[in-house]
Amino acid sequence: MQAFEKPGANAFGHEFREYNKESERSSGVESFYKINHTNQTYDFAMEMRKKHLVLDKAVMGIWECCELLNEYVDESDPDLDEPQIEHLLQTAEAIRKDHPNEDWFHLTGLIHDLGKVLLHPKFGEEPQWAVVGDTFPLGCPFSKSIVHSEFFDRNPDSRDPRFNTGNGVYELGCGLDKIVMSWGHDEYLYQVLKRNDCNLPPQALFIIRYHSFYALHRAGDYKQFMDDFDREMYPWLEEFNKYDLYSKSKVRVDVEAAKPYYLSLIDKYFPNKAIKW
Ligand SMILES: O[C@H]1[C@H](O)[C@@H](O)[C@H](O)[C@@H](O)[C@H]1O
Ligand SMILES: [Fe+2]
Ligand SMILES: [Fe+2]
Repeated sequence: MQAFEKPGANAFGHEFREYNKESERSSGVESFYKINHTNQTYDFAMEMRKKHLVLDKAVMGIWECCELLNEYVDESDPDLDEPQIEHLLQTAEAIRKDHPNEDWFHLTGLIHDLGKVLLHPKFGEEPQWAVVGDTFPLGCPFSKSIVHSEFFDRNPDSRDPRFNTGNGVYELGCGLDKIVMSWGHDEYLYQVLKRNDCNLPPQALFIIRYHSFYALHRAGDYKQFMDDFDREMYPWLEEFNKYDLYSKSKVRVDVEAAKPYYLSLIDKYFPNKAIKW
């Protein structure tokens, strides 16, 4: 297989992640972040943890869950309007080209966005603003590097003295694990994997948990909260982002052709097929 090549432009002929330029998707994406930034508060994220981490919504295998994502297009994404199963396979296949021997990394690509099943009626039918989009820490000041940070004026936490100065409710170097992130598909899937039998290495879980945290892995903000474990894991997050972002394309993956390989990885890393969601 040849190496993965980062395309010169996204599928719409624009730069990737151009949030402030007019395009066919920009107004939808902007409305998405307006409502996301207004409603993602510390208390909201705590409520959602309570609601979803009981894992009483379904018992289902990994591939079944990939197939459920066939129905959904991510409204927060300026670079892709294909069903999410395409994005999962595009990411996994891109990783496979550059890291042929790291099969855990291929599987991480395949599953990283499975938390988006929260959109499905069986999983609570959460609105897009509570499932997709970039994530950011709550309980401390919002960084300017978060996309569409102008909308945080509407978020009550930005006027809450517990949260809006210094390090908020956190200690320096406390570790990202202590940080309450905005609620969405990343934290949900991370917690699902932690609470079920799964043999994926710690770097896979770290990638899944923080892959939408662009203010960290793109802008370098919030690093003051990292601890030694986070620093050890961090290079994998940057490596992963290359494939997650730049594999987005209109070229469809042949799902049926790819399926047997990924089923074999699921078998290897998920000894127990009945996963609680
Ligand atoms: O719009 C996208 C999408 O929702 C991704 O799944 C998420 O990981 C990204 O951070 C976000 O920019
Ligand atoms: Fe994602
Ligand atoms: Fe993704």
